[in-house]
Amino acid sequence: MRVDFTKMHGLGNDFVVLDARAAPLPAMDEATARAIADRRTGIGCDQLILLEPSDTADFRMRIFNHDGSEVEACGNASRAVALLHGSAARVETSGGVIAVEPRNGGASVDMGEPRFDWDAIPVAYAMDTLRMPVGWEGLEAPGAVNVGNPHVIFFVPDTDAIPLGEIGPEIESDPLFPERINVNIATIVDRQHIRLRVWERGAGLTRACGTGACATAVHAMRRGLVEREVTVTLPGGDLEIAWDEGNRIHMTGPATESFRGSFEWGDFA
Ligand SMILES: N[C@@H](CCC[C@H](N)C(=O)O)C(=O)O
Repeated sequence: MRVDFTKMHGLGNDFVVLDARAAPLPAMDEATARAIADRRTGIGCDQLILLEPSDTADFRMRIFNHDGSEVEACGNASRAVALLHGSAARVETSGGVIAVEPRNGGASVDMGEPRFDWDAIPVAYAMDTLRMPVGWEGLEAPGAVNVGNPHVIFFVPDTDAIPLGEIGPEIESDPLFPERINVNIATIVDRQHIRLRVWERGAGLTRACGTGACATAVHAMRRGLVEREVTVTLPGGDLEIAWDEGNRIHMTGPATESFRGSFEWGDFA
């Protein structure tokens, strides 16, 4: 079966988008997603995005990490999908329903409400997620936020000085995090500006992580370190994040279509 795809990215966090809204595709599984995402033998991407019909929203977005694991949320892909859809839409994800709206060549996304309870992150046992009594090789007292998917956040004086490629996989797979975790290393520049690098669960170092920017901004706001609207600078560029009085997180930033193509489904199965 010949299948069309769209290659897209948000600040260099790249996606293969398959659209099964009008006509169904063969069932997606972990091995097929991993094969499509492979950068040497597949098309190559950080996340595979599968659009399907939805009973509760305008359409459904399923998200598969580079390693094939299916996950709940992806901020940068939400903006890419808004661009592809071309108008405002409510999108069902397994992390909740989000609202997307194309804006200035990118999109604005209502990412929903953050969760802070230890069992909503989740972590393995009860603890305060604002200042967790844990540490890894000099990285101490992180916070944790679930913004549809799980994030742990460390504030450091210089995010570039942390060997995230080495410590990221160790923290991602620590037994403290039963569903693994996205690892955010952030520096507060001033009350309107955060610098951030992310080791993504199931994808490794990416140029940007939208949910990581949301989780880090909300955590910094909870700690009183920044205002309720901030710019988060990632290696791939800037995102604007706001946490409103109604407890909803808003993310605004660019999205880009790179190219379109097609492939034979069996080639990757
Ligand atoms: N790149 C994404 C996040 C993708 C999912 C994440 N790796 C997870 O496993 O939760 C973003 O822009 O948010």
